[in-house]
Amino acid sequence: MKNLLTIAGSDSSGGAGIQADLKTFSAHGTFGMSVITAVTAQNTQGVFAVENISPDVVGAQIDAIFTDIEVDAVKVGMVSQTEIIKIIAEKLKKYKFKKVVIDPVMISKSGYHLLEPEAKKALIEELVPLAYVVTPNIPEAEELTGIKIDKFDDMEKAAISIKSMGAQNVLIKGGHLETEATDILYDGEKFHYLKGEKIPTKNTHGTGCTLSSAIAANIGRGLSVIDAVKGSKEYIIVAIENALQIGKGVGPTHHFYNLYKGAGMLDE
Ligand SMILES: Nc1ncnc2c1ncn2[C@@H]1O[C@H](COP(=O)(O)OP(=O)(O)O)[C@@H](O)[C@H]1O
Ligand SMILES: Cc1ncc(COP(=O)(O)O)c(N)n1
Repeated sequence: MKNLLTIAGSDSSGGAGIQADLKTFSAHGTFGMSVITAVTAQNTQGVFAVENISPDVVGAQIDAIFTDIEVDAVKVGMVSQTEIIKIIAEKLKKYKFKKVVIDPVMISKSGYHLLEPEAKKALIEELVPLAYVVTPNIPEAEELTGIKIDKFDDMEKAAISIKSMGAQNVLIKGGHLETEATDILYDGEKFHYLKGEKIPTKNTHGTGCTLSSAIAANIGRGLSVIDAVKGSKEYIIVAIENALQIGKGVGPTHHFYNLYKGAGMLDE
């Protein structure tokens, strides 16, 4: 059994954040653990309140896990504040942990600032350099780099810029493109295009969380970055195709163990 850790915010509606991550870990046949950075009051229509967990308690949760249990990969999601970012970076360095997937969550699909604007600097300086893989969507890549993204060429430029911040691999997600959902992985040498058709649905709550957790699970299971990302792309397509029409707004991705045939998981 591989042990996966998510460091992220709780989404009361279960579609994104910690809840999406744990479901994804289970669907990949791994054991999921969580360090909660914030509790959000959220549903398919919006985010209504956020209570950040104190940096001390975030740090204590990380210590509780790393002093007791072997961790195979970590995913970091919503981290609102500079002090929370700093303690996470400090602990990952303390435990010399390298297999870290960072999803630089900034603004929810409903428009709420999950990352406080003044914490962007800490995200760039403290967390991005620790990323084995960093997974910005297009607005996040624009925010991180200052590059306006209209076409693949711009996604490539942003990937180079984010790589220069210290991340080892950069995946720019194309879910916000108009006509297709093609993601680009940059490993410092090559651009790998992960082509995807745009599934006609409004129910995409939690897609980014799901994808980054799937990548972490696959890396924890020992896959190379490119195989981890390819398997996760297959997973997210199935999760979006089966997204649930629950609530009055943007419904969540759905997680199926038995539908997922990516990356040889079911052969084990
Ligand atoms: N409508 C869609 N059809 C197919 N794939 C999608 C769709 N929306 C998002 N994706 C995919 O879901 C993953 C998450 O991307 P994205 O939605 O851009 O992230 P975020 O949730 O961080 O905004 C990417 O692999 C992206 O290509
Ligand atoms: C607690 C939490 N974390 C992350 C997201 C981003 O969600 P998405 O994956 O849809 O961009 C969210 N809405 N809530």
